Amino acid sequence: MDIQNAQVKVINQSKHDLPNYQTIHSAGMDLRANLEAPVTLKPLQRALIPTGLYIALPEGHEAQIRPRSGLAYKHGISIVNSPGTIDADYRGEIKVLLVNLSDQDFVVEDGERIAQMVVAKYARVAWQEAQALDDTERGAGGYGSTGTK
Ligand SMILES: O=c1ccn([C@H]2C[C@H](O)[C@@H](COP(=O)(O)OP(=O)(O)OP(=O)(O)O)O2)c(=O)[nH]1
Ligand SMILES: [Mg+2]
Repeated sequence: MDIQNAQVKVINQSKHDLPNYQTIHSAGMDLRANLEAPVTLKPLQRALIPTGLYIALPEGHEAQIRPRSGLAYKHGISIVNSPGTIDADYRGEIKVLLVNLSDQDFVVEDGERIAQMVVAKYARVAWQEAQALDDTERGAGGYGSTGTK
């Protein structure tokens, strides 16, 4: 299936190359920390890590800032507001709100790949207020209503 590349303007004020896709069908591009000095995250500490990147997404697109599973598995590093949302009209620096969920200090180094960015299309809603909603098989069932096996 054809995957179309969205053209995205970017200003790179970081010391590092632009993010890229690591494999041909990667959904996300890894973002690198752009730091003057390493940042130490103590257990349960969080920090807003700059990337030095500024983007202008096309209308109808958002960028999601998601954790990297390797950092999560090996070091308990996640993102507090995961997935972070970069709006199409945001012109500030992309930053990543890392949190250390392990019981050991973690040092974020300059240039380290700390998160991944997935660009996605989204829909916006125009409300149609109603008195009733159409019936479905699920109805109001949720929170495990279909069982576990
Ligand atoms: O991980 C993130 C999340 C957001 N942003 C930037 C881009 C986004 O467009 C803007 C606002 O984000 P959001 O709407 O999630 O934050 P808010 O707390 O609602 O702030 P605002 O009132 O500015 O919308 O902050 C980041 O750089 N990194
Ligand atoms: Mg907001």
